[in-house]
Amino acid sequence: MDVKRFVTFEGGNGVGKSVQIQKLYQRLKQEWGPVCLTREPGGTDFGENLRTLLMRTPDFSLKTLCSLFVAARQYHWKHVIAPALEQGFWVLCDRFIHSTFVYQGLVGGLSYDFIKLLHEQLDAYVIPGLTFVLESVPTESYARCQNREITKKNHLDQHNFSTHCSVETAYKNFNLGNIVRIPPCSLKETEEKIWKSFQNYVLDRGGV
Ligand SMILES: Nc1ncnc2c1ncn2[C@@H]1O[C@H](COP(=O)(O)OP(=O)(O)OP(=O)(O)O)[C@@H](O)[C@H]1O
Ligand SMILES: Cc1cn([C@H]2C[C@H](O)[C@@H](COP(=O)(O)O)O2)c(=O)[nH]c1=O
Repeated sequence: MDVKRFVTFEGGNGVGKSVQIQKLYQRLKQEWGPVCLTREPGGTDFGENLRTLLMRTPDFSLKTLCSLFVAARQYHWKHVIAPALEQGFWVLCDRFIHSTFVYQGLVGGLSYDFIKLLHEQLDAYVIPGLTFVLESVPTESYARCQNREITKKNHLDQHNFSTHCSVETAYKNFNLGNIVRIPPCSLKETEEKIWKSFQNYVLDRGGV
């Protein structure tokens, strides 16, 4: 499967992924044709139900949690992402495989090999064509998470500041696939940097 049109957004909590993926979605739709916007956990009934479940159930073991994310990813890939790519859509996904390596791996403590093997065994080892990693000033992104409406908070997002910083550091150090790192800046500057990098990516690949 050709993953050149598969683009993911990654980064810690409150760094601006959801805002920026929407911006790219709008521009892409206008200038580059059909786009599918999706997210993890989510993107399918299974994934959205998993998100709801995770909001309520804090006591899964780390390996169970990891397995749930990977199982939902396989389903998401098979039923949403791969079919969309086959039909020539661009697919923009808010979080994907990097999130598992960072949250359950580098921060949670599961090994790289365990997570990779689990993905391989469940037919979910897919590396996107392009991954934007949004970086942040941790005090600022943490404050944004704290200020969120309670209804938008989930159990997984209830990190203390130290864990929030560990996620940020893990994203800085983790390399997998074709990553473009976006340093902390204003919402508008971030949007422009992403758009420029995206256009370069397309040009470098002959229009994709
Ligand atoms: N660079 C920025 N400067 C100022 N405000 C920002 C910036 N990035 C994001 N925000 C604001 O922070 C809030 C959180 O952004 P957003 O929901 O996009 O983050 P996220 O990375 O998707 O978070 P999460 O992964 O926790 O859902 C939004 O209100 C957004 O407008
Ligand atoms: C896919 C995935 C997600 N997570 C965590 C990361 C976040 O804390 C939540 C998702 O919330 P968001 O508001 O959509 O950012 O889930 C994870 O730990 N592992 C994963 O694979």
